[in-house]
Amino acid sequence: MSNQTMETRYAHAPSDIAKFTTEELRREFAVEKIFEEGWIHLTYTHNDRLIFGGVEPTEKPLEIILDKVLGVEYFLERRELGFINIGGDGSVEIDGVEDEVLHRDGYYVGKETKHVIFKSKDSKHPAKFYVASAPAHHKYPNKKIALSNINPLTPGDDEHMNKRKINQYVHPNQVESCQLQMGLTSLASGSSWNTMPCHTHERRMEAYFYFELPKEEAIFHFMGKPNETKHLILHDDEAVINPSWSVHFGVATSNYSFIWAMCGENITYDDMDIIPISKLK
Ligand SMILES: O=C(O)C(=O)C[C@H](O)C(=O)CO
Ligand SMILES: [Zn+2]
Repeated sequence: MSNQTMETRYAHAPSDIAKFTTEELRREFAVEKIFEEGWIHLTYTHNDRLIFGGVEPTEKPLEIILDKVLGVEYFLERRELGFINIGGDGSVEIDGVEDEVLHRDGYYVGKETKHVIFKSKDSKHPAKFYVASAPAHHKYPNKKIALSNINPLTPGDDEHMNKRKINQYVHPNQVESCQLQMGLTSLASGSSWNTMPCHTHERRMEAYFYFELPKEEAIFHFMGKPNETKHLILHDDEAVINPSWSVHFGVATSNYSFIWAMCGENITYDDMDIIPISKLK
């Protein structure tokens, strides 16, 4: 059995969070523990049943074991999985077939895959696999997604401090998936606003995982209905759950990167309701 934890987070209505204290808001939406050497840390949100977290193998390979808790025989019996390696070079063994997963490589693993075993090449500089899994009803082929094959979106500019590259990994440009979408956005030096102008997408929930933020810096992540926003202060290697009705955007005291993963009704990345900045409260 792997060293593995999984925490459950339940779903909320906008009115539920109106009077939440900072502590209550963090308990429900912030996820502080993602990566730890030799461990798998997962969060199961009841928002569209996304499971996300970090897998950081050192000497011993790690495999996500989830069966009874999902009411199935094995983790991907009725699910699909995406992951991106943000650590040292590693590899993955998928039903007995091994493939290199270098720094910044991503992967899509389809439904009905029985074993996905994560490995690091150098235990002193472990691979860090950020994983996201959504319920799936069709088996699509497994595929490695190299960063070099992605043509990033490049929104924003220096004047608005929101210049960034959006790399779409699990996206119809790269792979077929049932409902999972996943990508990695990096802010340019001197830029710190992500996802601005911001949006909601009532059709999909989304989790953000912030990383490559210097340890002493902080990110101010905003959530809530556009006219009733609240913020959570996050640090490097921390994540946040954004319900479908919630905006999700942030600004930090430095530039940084984040991985977004979403699932719901469709796999149309652009299906967003953009909120004019003047309407935010
Ligand atoms: O910086 C951005 O803009 C993003 O990366 C936005 C996310 O991809 C997103 O929220 C997609 O719905
Ligand atoms: Zn979004």
